[in-house]
Amino acid sequence: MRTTGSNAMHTALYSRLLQNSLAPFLYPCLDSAATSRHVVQSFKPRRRQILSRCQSTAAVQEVHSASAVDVHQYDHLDPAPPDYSSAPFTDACTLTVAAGAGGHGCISFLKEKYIADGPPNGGDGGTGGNVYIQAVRGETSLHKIARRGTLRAGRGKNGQGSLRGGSRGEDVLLSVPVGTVIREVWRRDPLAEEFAEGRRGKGFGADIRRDESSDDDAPDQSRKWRRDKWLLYPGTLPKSFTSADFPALPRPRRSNLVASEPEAPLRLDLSKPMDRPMLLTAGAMGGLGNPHFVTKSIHKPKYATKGEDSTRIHLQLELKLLADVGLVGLPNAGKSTLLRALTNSRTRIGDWAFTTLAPNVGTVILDHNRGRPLLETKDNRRSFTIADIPGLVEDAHLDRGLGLGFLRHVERAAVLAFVVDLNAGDAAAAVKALWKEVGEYERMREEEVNAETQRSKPDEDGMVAFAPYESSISPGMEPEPSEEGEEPANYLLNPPVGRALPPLALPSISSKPWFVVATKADLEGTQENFKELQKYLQGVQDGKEVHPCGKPNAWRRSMKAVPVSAISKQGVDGLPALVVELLGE
Ligand SMILES: Nc1nc2c(ncn2[C@@H]2O[C@H](COP(=O)(O)OP(=O)(O)OP(=O)(O)O)[C@@H](O)[C@H]2O)c(=O)[nH]1
Ligand SMILES: [Mg+2]
Repeated sequence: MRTTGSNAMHTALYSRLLQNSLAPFLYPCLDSAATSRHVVQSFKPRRRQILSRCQSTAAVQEVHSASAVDVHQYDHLDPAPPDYSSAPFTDACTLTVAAGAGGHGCISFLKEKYIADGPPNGGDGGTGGNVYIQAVRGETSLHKIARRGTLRAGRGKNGQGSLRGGSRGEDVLLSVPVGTVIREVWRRDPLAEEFAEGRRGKGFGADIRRDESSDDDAPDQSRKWRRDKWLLYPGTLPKSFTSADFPALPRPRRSNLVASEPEAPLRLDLSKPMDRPMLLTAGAMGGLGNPHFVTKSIHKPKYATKGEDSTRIHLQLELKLLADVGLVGLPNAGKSTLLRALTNSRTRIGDWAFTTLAPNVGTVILDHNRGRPLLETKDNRRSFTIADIPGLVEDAHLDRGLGLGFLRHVERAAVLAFVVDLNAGDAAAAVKALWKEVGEYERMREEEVNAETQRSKPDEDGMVAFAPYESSISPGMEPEPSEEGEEPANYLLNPPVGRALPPLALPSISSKPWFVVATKADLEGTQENFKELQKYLQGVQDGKEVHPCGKPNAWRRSMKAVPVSAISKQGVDGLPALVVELLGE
């Protein structure tokens, strides 16, 4: 009798221990409830799994029945602080790209056994490296570029003796996220500047300014050659050169690749991933070695030319497309939890407003390249991105609660998902309030763009008329004319002042496809709220209700509301299919 009682007690203790420990997790066969769950999951046919993922929304009742799910089972959705990670995010920055300068030519003479004083054999300098650009999927922010300041390609190596040319400078590749718009602020092209100034001509002395040569009675020999262009044999004094043995400066040369450079001023809208890099600016040509200057009278020229200076372009980069889907919602609506439920993002979640202060972008993978893709898409898309945008508050369009900064990101998503909390009062009213802010912001932006367009005279491209040298400097900001003989302006310390670029014209927000994600559907008493929301959206679609943004031609083709319980990952499986459908609009 006693033994049976202690046995029963042991069994009860053991089962409690099992429940409280990790054992059922590690050994599902020990836990009857877990056993049935795991067995059902593992024997579910793959086709059914796929179907269930792609099914459209689960009904609210289904979500309710699932509210008994142990939310702590999904650690990813109820994370502890060590699980948080915040990726730095930048959506606009400036960058200077500099092609590689050319290497110098070489001054060298053949010297061998029995040939003590041979002919010139200096090689030419190598061409500088090129700067390429490529838009790639997988990058979501410009923060890495924003830190760089200047992106410089390698300089060509100098020429060497025995007619060995210098090797090419190293190319650099600028990888930007898909959806980046690149605009030129200013450009410094030393060769074009020289042509513009007419500094080079034919004949000796033409490589100094014409006005100087005309009124110079006793020309100083040392001023007739440009130090920045010529390289002299070591130990030779400029004085030892007479006008007779100094040739004209050769015409500046450009690399053949310049022909495939995009036209200046640069304006690139990289809205698609590029399968190969595109040339942004080509490296400068190297200098000429001394054999180039052999003439009938000068057999052993003791000079070579230096490499050309490279082009430098100051660019403004802006993300036109932040993500395919933007989660727009009031603070604490559950946007970050939804992002975690759909992706592997590790964004922070908290039961208070403004947990998220910068956009977090997550990626939903549709095709792991293992068998058939989960979803067939028109453009063979393998993934899409979702941006968790910080919460909007009332009067955000008046910049309340960091409003304008956050609304800026809404403008940069292709599809908008309005996230409303079913447990926080009227969901339809929440959608209207969110659209009011977004609509007001859109109106403000339109006015801003119109005002800018009226102020500046646009060219055919819709861009401000731009000439790289003179007009890139704002009126009244011209640098002081430099003293004669002074070194050219140091562009690193005193960069040219570019004209402020007009705001980027983005597609209107009200024309974007949108849908509503009703979260926290696991909580009691949210069913009625959801039904009201559905009724309201149906009214908007049928035209019985005014579009919440107030614009008559706003997008209202198919209004969908999806009830989800992000925290228990219920009802979210249908979202990728819906998003892919709207992205194809
Ligand atoms: N019951 C329930 N709670 C949820 C659900 N989704 C989110 N929550 C909780 O709601 C709170 C806020 O979630 P967040 O994801 O941080 O909300 P948010 O919209 O990102 O908030 P901000 O970043 O401040 O704008 C957290 O305590 C979540 O655990 C859900 O589906 N059901
Ligand atoms: Mg958040």
